[in-house]
Amino acid sequence: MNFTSLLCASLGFAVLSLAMIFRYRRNRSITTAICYPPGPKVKKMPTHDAWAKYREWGNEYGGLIYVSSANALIINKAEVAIDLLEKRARIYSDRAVTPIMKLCGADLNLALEPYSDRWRRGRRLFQQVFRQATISRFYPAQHSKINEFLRELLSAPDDFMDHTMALSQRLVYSALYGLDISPGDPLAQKAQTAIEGIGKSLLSGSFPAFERFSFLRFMPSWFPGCGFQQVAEQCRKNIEEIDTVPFQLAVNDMKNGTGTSPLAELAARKPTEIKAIKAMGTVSYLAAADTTMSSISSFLLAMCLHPDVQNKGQEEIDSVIGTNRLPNLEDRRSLPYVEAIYREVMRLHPPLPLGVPHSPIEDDFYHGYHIPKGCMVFPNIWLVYFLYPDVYTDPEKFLPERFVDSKLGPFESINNIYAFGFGRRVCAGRYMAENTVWLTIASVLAIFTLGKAKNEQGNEIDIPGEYTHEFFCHPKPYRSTIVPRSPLARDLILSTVNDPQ
Ligand code: HEM
Repeated sequence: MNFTSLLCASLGFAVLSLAMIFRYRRNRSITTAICYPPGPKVKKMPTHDAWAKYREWGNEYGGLIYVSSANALIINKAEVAIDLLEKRARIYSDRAVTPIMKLCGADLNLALEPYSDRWRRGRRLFQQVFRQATISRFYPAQHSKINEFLRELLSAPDDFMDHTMALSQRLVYSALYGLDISPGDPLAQKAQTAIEGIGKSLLSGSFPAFERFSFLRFMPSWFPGCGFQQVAEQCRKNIEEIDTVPFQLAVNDMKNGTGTSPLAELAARKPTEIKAIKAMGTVSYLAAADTTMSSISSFLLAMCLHPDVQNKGQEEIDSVIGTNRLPNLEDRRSLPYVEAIYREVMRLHPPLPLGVPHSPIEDDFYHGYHIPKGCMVFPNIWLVYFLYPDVYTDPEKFLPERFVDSKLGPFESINNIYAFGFGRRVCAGRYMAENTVWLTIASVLAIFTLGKAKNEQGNEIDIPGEYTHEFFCHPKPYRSTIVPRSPLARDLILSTVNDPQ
């Protein structure tokens, strides 16, 4: 090798080495530049009042928190939720279905199904029944079941919590399947156990042993830490049963000419979609019963605690529609204060304070933070309103006036009700849900006065106003009085007994 070739080879080697060093450094700087949003180092995620704990974390770490041990991203700010879950919906519309959710049968459910063609087909089918333009079909069932609820409050006011649950359950069966199923029915009870199991499976930290060691599913259920297996098996069996039994009853009713219903009619029109139609009925029940019950219960509690709000709502109803008839859904736009009460209930007491977790289908970057593909994204729905001090002064107080006085007024878009979630996975039954909750609020205000119960000495018994702490959140039992506002109000509700459905 002559001198020139040696020089060229040395130069070539030097350039190559420099290029490799440069590349290595660049890669290293990219790797070190990847940083996750800040967050606490915890072994187990909180399962009780998790949203309040996330608020504490928020004080330390801000609006976006990442908990690496649980691969969980917590969103504490509405604008971040909108940026990620709505503006980047293409990425953030998946669900992270965990092994425990699968064991519980939650993956059979549209609400938890991965973002896929199957989900799109299911959601389209859902829209056919639940979109805004078609939900007037549910009005008769809503009026009838809410009137039944009012009659029950009249005859057994102390059992108001049972009546509230019964209303939410009966309404789904009646509106979708045309069936009259009471909460005592084994079917309703199975559905309830399924809801509880799914709720647990969704809350990170409910089954800590299994969440860390998924091989435990191969161990017998008596093995320490394996109690989840029985819960999961029962849950799955119940889901399979509630999928089939009411659907078959509805189809038989239609065949025999004894009744008709949206699901039976859809099944007759789309015989190839029977599986998806059955699943739609099941998910409607699972998604509607506890959430609707929770919102109505929060309203009842708020009226006991805030008699001034109750008076104002009643005065508005009396002056706008009088005392000779019950409110109906066409009255909604003429009752702004009642609307504001509804909005305040949904703001302060979202039934699912952490929504249903979304999940990104790919790695993403937000304000310089790396968000890993597949993590669980929890929008802290309960907290997001608290961080707008200009719009929501005294956010922890129940103040419907905030909506009456706000720039947009009480009838602002349903999209601003974050209790229904975000983006492409936003609640698919929200138009029906809000009609039910609104009409119940207006009807109760028209007929009853709610207040604190009294003890033997005639003193008011305090209501602590406590809520349950899990995935579904609703008021804990308390004592109250519920009395008709006048003999006329009483007659009005009794006169509904023979109303056609
Ligand atoms: C007050 C009552 C209700 C509340 C507060 C509520 C709230 C929610 C929330 C927070 C989600 C998750 C949204 C997200 O992932 O961002 C959801 C999903 C869903 N809800 Fe509701 N819901 C209510 C009533 C209903 C009713 C009555 C139905 C049907 C009859 C229903 C059907 C669904 C379905 C199917 C989904 C899953 C959507 C999807 O993943 O594509 N919900 N709901």
